[in-house]
Amino acid sequence: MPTAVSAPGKVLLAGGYLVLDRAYTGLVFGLSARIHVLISELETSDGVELSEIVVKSPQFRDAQWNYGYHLTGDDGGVSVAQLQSVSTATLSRNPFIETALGYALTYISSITSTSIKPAAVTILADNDYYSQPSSTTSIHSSKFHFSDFGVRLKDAHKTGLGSSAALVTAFTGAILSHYLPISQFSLETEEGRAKLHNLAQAAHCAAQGKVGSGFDVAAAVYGTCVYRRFSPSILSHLDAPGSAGFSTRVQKVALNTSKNWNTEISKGGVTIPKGMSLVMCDVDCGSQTVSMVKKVLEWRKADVECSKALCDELQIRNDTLASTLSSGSEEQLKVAFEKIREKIREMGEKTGVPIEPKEQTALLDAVSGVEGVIGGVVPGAGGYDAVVLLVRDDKKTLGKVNDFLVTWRAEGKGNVQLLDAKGELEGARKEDGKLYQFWE
Ligand SMILES: Nc1ncnc2c1ncn2[C@@H]1O[C@H](COP(=O)(O)OP(=O)(O)O)[C@@H](O)[C@H]1O
Ligand SMILES: C[C@@](O)(CCOP(=O)(O)OP(=O)(O)O)CC(=O)O
Repeated sequence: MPTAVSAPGKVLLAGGYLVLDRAYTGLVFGLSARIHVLISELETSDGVELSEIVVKSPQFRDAQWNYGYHLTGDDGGVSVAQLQSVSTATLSRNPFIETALGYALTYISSITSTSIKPAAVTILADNDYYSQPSSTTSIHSSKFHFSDFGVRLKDAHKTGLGSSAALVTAFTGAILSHYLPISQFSLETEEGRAKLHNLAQAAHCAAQGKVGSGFDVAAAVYGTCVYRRFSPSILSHLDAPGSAGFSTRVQKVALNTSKNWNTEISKGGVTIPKGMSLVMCDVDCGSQTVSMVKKVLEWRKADVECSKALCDELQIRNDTLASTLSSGSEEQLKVAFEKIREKIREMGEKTGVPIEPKEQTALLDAVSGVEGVIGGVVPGAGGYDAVVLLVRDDKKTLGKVNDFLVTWRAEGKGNVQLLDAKGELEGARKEDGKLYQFWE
């Protein structure tokens, strides 16, 4: 049986931009849309053992990456190099996989002396991560239905659920679970989850080439939580795999002492109210998060006092939403969403960033009038990517939201689709390898 680990996608319901600053927090929800990573020992012929790890993502074309690995000198850890899989193919890199592999193997080699055996890794992503082409074939196992998207990964259209964070987290969790005995790594323990968080944050930041707030990796590891970010300086001296001392630095970064990490995760601080569900609508348009973040940060620097006052007030309103989700009425929730949206629009005006653009204001106002819809916001960085709604969790309400969106599209007001993904509390978890038998 393969070792299998899955990790959820995310939606930042409240705290976009604020969460970049440790003075504030983000209200992040894990989603039912997960990325699964399966690992089996790689069979080698005639007892020849090459140090090779083969990774494939069979829902996409040309999505196989073969890696050779070796322990470097000078405490440089395990260095990973991509191998040519087919001589005619051009080498397509996958920085998230390559980096996560290098970090995880380095960590493993830093705490055990057992040899790292060749392995085959399969990545399976919930269909909601990518817009569905009109005709997809589905590949089934006893439990899951994963679409075959029929295109290369770079041509797939992402829906913004945080695929790279879920991938790096599930991948790191699967590699650690596969190679380490339970006494050295377990997803079931607080210590194990913290290790996974630390390594996944480090690898995700390195692969992205920037240190964001990390709320997406936190959601992938811990699921729904109130998140206060780590100080970026924690990850600033890691350097590249293979560099002298990298192994010791990675081992230290994985350790969860208050000296190392100051991330704060509160699982008790937020929940999904009973009888309600958090649903995602994909807006087929898209925004550039990076340039939006840049502009908002410029405003924070240029207008320190006024921006602080606005952010402080928004944080208070976000906290009110969190506590109302735990113990409030529908009416109080409605008001809590409205109050947050008011401040978000104000931030949009002050910064010139379309955080809740007028098209999204129109959509949220109209859909909030549908019976059973309690409220909604433009999540994360805002813009044209998505809206998230809190609705009564019954078929009638979802049917009404769907009908509403059919009309919205027919009237040419925007290509908005309800996704299957829903808010879920649980984070990364070990899965039963038997459930993926079709794939093996
Ligand atoms: N199913 C998958 N299989 C392999 N790699 C994936 C998969 N999904 C995402 N990735 C990796 O993550 C990258 C997308 O990351 P990014 O652009 O940051 O998007 P997101 O906002 O969804 O995290 C892809 O280019 C690829 O490297
Ligand atoms: C602005 C932010 O605080 C939130 C962005 O949230 P999104 O969910 O919009 O993020 P992407 O998936 O990376 O586009 C930046 C951050 O926290 O890193």
